Formats: sequence, structure tokens, C-alpha cells
Amino acid sequence: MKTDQAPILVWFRTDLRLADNPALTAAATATAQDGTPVIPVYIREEDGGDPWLPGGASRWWLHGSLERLGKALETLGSPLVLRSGDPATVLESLVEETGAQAVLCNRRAGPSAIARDRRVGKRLTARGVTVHPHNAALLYEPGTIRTKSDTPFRVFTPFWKALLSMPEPPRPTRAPSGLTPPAKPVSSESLKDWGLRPTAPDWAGGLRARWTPGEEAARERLAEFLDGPVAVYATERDRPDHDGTSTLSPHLAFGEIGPRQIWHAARHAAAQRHELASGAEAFLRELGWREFNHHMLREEPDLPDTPLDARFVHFPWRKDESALHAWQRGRTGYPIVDAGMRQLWRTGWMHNRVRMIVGSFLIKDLLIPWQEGEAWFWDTLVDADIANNAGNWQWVAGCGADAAPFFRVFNPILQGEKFDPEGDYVRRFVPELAKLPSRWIHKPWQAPDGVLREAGVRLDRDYPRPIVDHGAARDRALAAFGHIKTSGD
Ligand SMILES: Cc1cc2nc3c(=O)[nH]c(=O)nc-3n(C[C@H](O)[C@H](O)[C@H](O)COP(=O)(O)OP(=O)(O)OC[C@H]3O[C@@H](n4cnc5c(N)ncnc54)[C@H](O)[C@@H]3O)c2cc1C
Repeated sequence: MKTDQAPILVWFRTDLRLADNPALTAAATATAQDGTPVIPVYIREEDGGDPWLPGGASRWWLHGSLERLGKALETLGSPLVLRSGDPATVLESLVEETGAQAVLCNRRAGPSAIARDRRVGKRLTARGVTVHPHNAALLYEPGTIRTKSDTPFRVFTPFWKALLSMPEPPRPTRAPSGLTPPAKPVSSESLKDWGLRPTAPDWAGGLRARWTPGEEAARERLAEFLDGPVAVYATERDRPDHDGTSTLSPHLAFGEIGPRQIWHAARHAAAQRHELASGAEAFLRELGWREFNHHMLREEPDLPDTPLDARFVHFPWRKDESALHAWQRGRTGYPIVDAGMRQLWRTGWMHNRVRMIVGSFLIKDLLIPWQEGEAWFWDTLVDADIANNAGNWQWVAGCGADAAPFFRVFNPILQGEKFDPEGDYVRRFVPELAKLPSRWIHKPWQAPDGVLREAGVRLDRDYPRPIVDHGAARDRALAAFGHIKTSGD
């Protein structure tokens, strides 16, 4: 095998897997054909003014994901090279050091990532190096699903119908069986030195207890979910007390599994066992929302910062640090909101129904800008995803594409009673209310004194009273909305 050939750099980003990784597959094909060496690289981007660098929980996940990817690549024969800095500069110096002829990568979502890719492309092409980005993160490339009048979809259902009428997404490719390493080893930084995991204080105990990052864990979780739980997904997905969803979102956010793998595996499972079919379709429809948000972000690069509905630019938001803090810490006095925010803080994840409830509470009951919620989620979610986070926050606020109308204000008591009827979810994350009977668990301040005493709940001392009265807050939100409606029209 010749190893004096110019190597290919495979630049990993949010595609931390070996299977169904088009950039890696292309490089592995070259290895298999003529022994071209392959150098896998991950670049830690330090700053560069990008407001959407990974938050705390994502950094924790990234460490585990890179650790596992590193081991897997080592087994294939070509170790992962870790470097820090501006990607264009780092890749230029790697080209210089190794004589690489090409850089292969998979596209990343987000306006700063796209701008960065353009810069990298320009600088490397000027040196005669080929740069080839692929699609690993989506079922279809953004821009390929459009309305009949060739405009982007703004409403989900027709987008989903159009997606379903496309040719099936390509079948996922297998992980390569081996890679040729470069003739001379390439120096790498040490993952341990990157400080991605917290030490003092070490706040990640709950994350460690809950999650196993990496491609293998993602594959196992998908298999487990499709082996049974998916059957009741359509009816259970809104129940935070039942853990009825796939919890694949962090694996998807880091690209440890790709949507095409999920798509084909779910369709295959449904074809084998008909009782899974309706659950599998409902599950894929949610993956369709992910696709919708990502396609929209490509068309609307300001989505993470600016409301799509321009009237909301002048919305009379409130600045209230103490209410924001109570929301972040799960001390609002509304048990379903507090359970969700504490689930997020403890495990880096929150059930989708509860994300909608806490989002509505922040935006409508507290009148705090959705961007504050988006930023907090960005820092604390292990599945933080720029398109899904921005798209969903705008959706909850009523200013995004196909959004819930602003005047639909979730009542946190009724939502709790409907989706956590026995209060089991609240009991899990708000232990100071654990002994309250279900009848009062979503409204402890209305419980008779004797009930509270028996349950050992001292309001104000163990658990706060509501920081706002929902009825009054709802009226205030509608008045604020009425104001922009009239002033913006
Ligand atoms: C305010 C708010 C912020 C959110 N921020 C994020 C985020 O940063 N990252 C993120 O991945 N999701 C986000 N979501 C969407 C959703 O809550 C999560 O994707 C879902 O809870 C993940 O759990 P799961 O993997 O068990 O989902 P499942 O129900 O098993 O769904 C499978 C997959 O479909 C996708 N999906 C499911 N629901 C949605 C949705 N509403 N929008 C887009 N894609 C969806 C996800 O990739 C998910 O992993 C947010 C939702 C809200 C209301």
C-alpha cells in the first residue's frame, strides 16, 4: 500500500459518527481504492465572535462524544487529531504540515457556521486544496423542498406532505472497515486539556447518571425505542410522566446518529411489525419538524435572534431579573414549570410538552423576551440545536413560522393536570411536594392547611407561592399583544 500520497483531511463537526457519514465514506472510498491516507480532525473553535459556540451542557456531551469517536477511529487505523483555533487557520496549517490535497466535511447548521465554511473554502481553494462539504445532518438538503411557486414553506403540514412526496432519502452507508493513516503521525492536543467537563464546581453528576454520549449508545437507544416503545408513541409522546419519547435528540444534535438512519430503521420496523406503524409515522413526523426548522434557518439566518413576524420587534417586553432567575432555577411556584426547569438543570434535557409549558410561562406569564429562554436552553440543554431551539422558541412566542397564536396562553395548572394527571413527573423533580395528593399537586397554594401540613409542605419556606397570578398575567399578556397588533398593523 502506498502511503506517500497526499492525504485527505476529514473535518468532523456535528457529525460525530462513523456510519452514514458522507465525508468519511468518501475518504474511506479513496483509502480503499488506492491507499490514500486519511487524517480525521476535530477543531475546537474558541471564540471568533460566534454567539452560538456550545454551551455548558453541550461541552459536557462533546467531551464524551469525542472520546468515543477517538477510540473508534483509532480502531480503524487513523487517530483523531484535535486542534484549537480558527478553523481556516488550523486547516491551513494542517495542509502545510501534511501536504493534504483535500478537505472533506459535512455541513453545519447556523449562520455563523455557514459564513465560516465560506471563509474556509475560499482560503483553502486559494491554496489549491479541494474543499467538499456534504449533507449528513438532514434528510434532504435545504432548498430542495419548496412550494409550487418555488418559495420556502412557512407552514409545517404542507412542508411535511411535500417531504413525503420526495424520493426516499438515500440509504445510510456503513462505517468504513479501515483507514490508512498518514505516513508521519500528526500531533494532536489532548482532550483532557480542553476543560470541556466541569470540575469546580462539578455540576454534571446528573448528566453522567442519565446519559451515555456516542454513536454506539445512539444506535442502541434507537433499536430499543423501535423494539417496543414506538408502538405507543402517538398517544404517549405528550406525557412527561411516562418517558414515552425516543430521547435521541442529543445524539442527533451531535450527529452521533443521522436522520436517514432513523428514517430507514423506523420504516423497516413498521414494515416488519404492523402494530408499530402509526407510532413510527408519528415519530418520523417529529423528525419532520426538525427538518422544517433546519430548512427554515437556511432561508432565515436571523431566526436565532430576530422574530420572523416583524411586529414582535416592538413587543413591550419586561426586564425582570428576579422572575427570570426564579424561572431558571425552578422556583416559580407553578409545579409543572418548576419540575421542567429542574429536569433541565439536573439532566440537561426536558420533555417537549414541558418545554412548551415553561416557554409559554416565561414569554406570556412573565413577559420576558423569548431570546432569554433560548439562551438559557442553549447553555443547559444537552440537545441544544440552533435551528430547533430558535424555531421552537419563536413558535411558542407566536412570532415564528406556523406558530401557535400569541393569544393561546397555556394555563400551567390545567396543563399539569392534563399531561401529568397523577403528579408523578412533579414528584420526581420537585421532591418537596412529593407527599401532596394528586388533587393539589399542580396548585399547592390552593390546598387546605391540613393537607399541606400532612404532606410536610410549608409554603414560602420549602416551596414558593406563585410569583405571578396566572389569570392576571394572562390579561397583561393579551393587553401587551393587543398593543403591538394595533401599533404594528
Ligand atoms: C422552547 C423549545 C425549545 C426546544 N429546543 C430544542 C433544541 O435546542 N434542540 C432540539 O433538538 N429540540 C428542541 N426542541 C424540540 C423538542 O422539545 C425536542 O427535540 C424533543 O423534546 C427531544 O426529545 P426526543 O428526542 O425524545 O424527541 P422525540 O419525540 O422522540 O422526537 C424524535 C426527534 O424529532 C425531533 N423533534 C421532536 N420534537 C421536535 C420539535 N418540536 N421541533 C423540532 N424537532 C423535534 C428531535 O430531533 C427528536 O429527537 C425544543 C422545543 C421547545 C418547545
